[in-house]
Amino acid sequence: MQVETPTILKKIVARKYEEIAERKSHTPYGNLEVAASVANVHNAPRGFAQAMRHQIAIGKAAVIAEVKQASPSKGILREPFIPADIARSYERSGAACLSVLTDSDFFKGHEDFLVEARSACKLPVIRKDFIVDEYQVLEARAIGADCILLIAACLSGDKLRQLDQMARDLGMDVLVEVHNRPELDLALEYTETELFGINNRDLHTFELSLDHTFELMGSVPSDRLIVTESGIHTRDDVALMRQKGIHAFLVGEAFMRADDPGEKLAELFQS
Ligand SMILES: O=P(O)(O)OC[C@@H](O)[C@@H](O)c1c[nH]c2ccccc12
Repeated sequence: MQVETPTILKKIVARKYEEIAERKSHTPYGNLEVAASVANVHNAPRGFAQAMRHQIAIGKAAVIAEVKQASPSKGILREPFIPADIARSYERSGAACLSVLTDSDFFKGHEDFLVEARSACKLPVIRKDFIVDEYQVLEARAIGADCILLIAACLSGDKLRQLDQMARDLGMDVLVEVHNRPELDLALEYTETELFGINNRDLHTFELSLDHTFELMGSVPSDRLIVTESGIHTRDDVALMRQKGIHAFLVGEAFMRADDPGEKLAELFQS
């Protein structure tokens, strides 16, 4: 008998369902609804997609700069880790938006990191987590997120549609992430968001190749904004992407390992 080894993505998602159940028993949905509507007054969405479009319209790369302490493939990336300082550093160097990991078990993230980073700057922020339930979408808005990530590899078509719609009803943008052709087709059929992330890293195996972006980009309709995600480390990586017509980037590790994350951003992206 063959025993199937769970991939890292399957492990994360299985744990995520447990975590959501624990959270639901702790904070009822109704309380979160109140928190989300309060957030719409005090922390109104900052316009994530709009900030990306703006950078590109003025001829610059739109960089989503990530605030990530650790990852399951690389371990600890940064110590000490001070989200507010990192956010300010990114803002000074011209990042379009921030991405903050909130998953604690695999990425050592936390909701507080998003709150701290967002309140230290004026940039729009995406909640980077494994979102599989409406509860997490509401939670995202309640903590002030301006955008959420939806990973096609862990969602059915119906769920994608439901979560995409719900986020946009709450005033947030959605970055839908795909890694291969079937996921791309699913995302195109079931979401209406303009932000399409092509992850160069396979979340089942961690294998990484920038060719994923080049292979899939031709199948993304031209009214969508393609964001190349993961594995961008050098000015040459950036130049190659821009030559091929990719102007939006999500970068984490290269910045997190630098003494000054914003300086590294400027080094990679200043023309
Ligand atoms: O650190 P990198 O290789 O620059 O990658 C950033 C980002 O793309 C990566 O953190 C990421 C992309 N999609 C995700 C989904 C979940 C967790 C993390 C991710």
